[in-house]
Amino acid sequence: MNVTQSWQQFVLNRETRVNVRKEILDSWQRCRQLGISHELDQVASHISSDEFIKRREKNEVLLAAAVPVMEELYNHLKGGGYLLLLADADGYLIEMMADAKAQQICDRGGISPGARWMEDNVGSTGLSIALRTRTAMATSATEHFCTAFRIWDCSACPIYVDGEFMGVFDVCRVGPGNDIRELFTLAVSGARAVAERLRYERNRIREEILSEILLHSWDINLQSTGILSFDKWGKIIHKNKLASEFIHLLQQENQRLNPSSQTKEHHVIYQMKSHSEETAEIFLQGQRYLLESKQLTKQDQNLATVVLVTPETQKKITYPVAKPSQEEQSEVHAAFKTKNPLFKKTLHVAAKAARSQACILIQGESGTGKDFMARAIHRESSRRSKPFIALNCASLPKELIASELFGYAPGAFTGAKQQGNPGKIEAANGGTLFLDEIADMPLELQAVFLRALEEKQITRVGSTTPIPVDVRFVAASHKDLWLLVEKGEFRQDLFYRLNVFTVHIPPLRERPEDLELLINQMLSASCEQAWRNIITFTPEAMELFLHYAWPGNLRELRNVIERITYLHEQDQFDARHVQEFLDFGETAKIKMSERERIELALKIANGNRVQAARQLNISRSALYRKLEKYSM
Ligand SMILES: Nc1ncnc2c1ncn2[C@@H]1O[C@H](COP(=O)(O)OP(=O)(O)OP(=O)(O)O)[C@@H](O)[C@H]1O
Repeated sequence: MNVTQSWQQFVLNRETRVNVRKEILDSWQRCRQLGISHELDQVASHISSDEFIKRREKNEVLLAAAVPVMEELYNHLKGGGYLLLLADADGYLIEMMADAKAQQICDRGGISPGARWMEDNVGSTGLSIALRTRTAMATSATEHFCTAFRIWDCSACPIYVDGEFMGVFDVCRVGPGNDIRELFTLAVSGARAVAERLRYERNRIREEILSEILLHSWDINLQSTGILSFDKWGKIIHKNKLASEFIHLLQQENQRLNPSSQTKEHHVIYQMKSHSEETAEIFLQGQRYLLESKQLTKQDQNLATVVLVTPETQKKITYPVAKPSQEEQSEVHAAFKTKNPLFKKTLHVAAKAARSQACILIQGESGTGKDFMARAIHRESSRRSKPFIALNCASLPKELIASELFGYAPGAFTGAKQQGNPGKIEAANGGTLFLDEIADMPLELQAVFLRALEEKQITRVGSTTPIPVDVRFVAASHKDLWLLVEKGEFRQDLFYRLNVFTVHIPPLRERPEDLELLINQMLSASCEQAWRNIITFTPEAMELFLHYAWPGNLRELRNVIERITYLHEQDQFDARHVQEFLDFGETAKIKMSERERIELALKIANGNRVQAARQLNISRSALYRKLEKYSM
């Protein structure tokens, strides 16, 4: 007896024991108990458009993850009579894609977004069974209970993220004659891709919240405060260990007070997450806890409601945020002295970020001090006593980066050491790995590196044994990574992962107020090292240095100062000496008007117009004309 005959016996003759697989028979029996008519030829359970909009808003993260996956699949399949469906965790269709052929049939059967797709609305289908049993389910058209769906073969797979059921991804095709295994593979791989994207997004949001918490001037001690974050729908998006312990205590309390209650959430949590800027106290197992809820916003967008939980005794310990001494003690502030307000802010973020465990991306032109900053960040972090390892991705042939980074197993390739070799990540264990010129990491390797970042483990080249690692990554690039992402030359997911904090170091020309101090500091350090009297600049010489554009940034400044230290014999350095060390040719034009360049040339030539004209590469008469023009 085939499935169609079994179905006829079941629905027409009302037999109970028919020859179909157990999952289908169970579902048919539930349909019978629910009084579903097998003659149903139209889906009749749509929510209103207002409700539909609300439901999509509620599932915006799921949709953002699923729609690109559906679109990609749809582009591959269109024209073949395929229908792709996405149901949320409550069984409502929140997205659907169908080609013209499939759409016609959908229209006849009332299959459209907003339909509720549970067994009590649509009978047995792959999707409704998957929604009920929360396992993947493939069904052929003849296994479907209601007439409306007995044309579709259907395959559905639940989407789970960290154990949480998010919805179901479904692939259908007009039957008969489909290869059900193919539909099944499509549904499972689609659901997996959506889950992967959701997991990634969740981690990103989690890290964003953490970094925002760090940046907000909240008076909290991260070590002893429970932190619970909720999205705008009241769903927990992040909790630290202390918060998990606190919730567990609350659940125990709930059970004790009201053993028959099904509600797991304690009313105090409900109250805190629903109202920002609220405070509460609760006494649990001999300890009083103070709760505060805060609204976390970023660029005027609500990011999360954060509930801070502090055991009372610890609340008394306060940590003033902007302790002046903290700045003085900060390695980052000590390494980069600045009067530039914007750069000051950057340093403040860098110092705070340094004390977190998050990845940091340092951006800045060549020679601005990215390596210097990475080292300061390491010294500022709790990892300061552990190794700081640097790897410059641009300095290695592309084929070698993987083995440098991950190490290799014995005999992994010709020329490999017999006993294998640990890579830089392993060498940095417990400490910091600085990846300079990250933009030069080959695309294929970026995916492997991202996985290592997420899973906190690496596998040496040529080995299959994963090795757990605990490393803080700081990456740097002089290229605009976002531009590379847009051009498809750098992975977007890796960019987001590295970019939890971005520290942008401005070029010297954008922080002119710092130049004098830097010059004096470098001069005295360099002279001290060379065992000579400290050289002093005359105001004119200093002015010329301040006018220079410094295209090579701090590196160039350091080199010039060192050359002066070793080559300039007098203790005073005046304007006449400047031209020996600085090239005011092309580079200086960036910063100077014509008048300023003439002034400069005259200063360098100590007022000698013939020399000044030579310096400017113009004739003497041309110089005279210009002097007249500028009334000089
Ligand atoms: N804050 C600073 N104070 C003094 N010297 C500095 C500072 N930052 C960097 N330098 C000096 O400037 C030079 C260049 O610094 P660094 O190598 O960190 O720059 P970078 O941005 O990493 O350069 P690249 O992009 O070329 O790798 C080094 O000699 C360093 O000692």
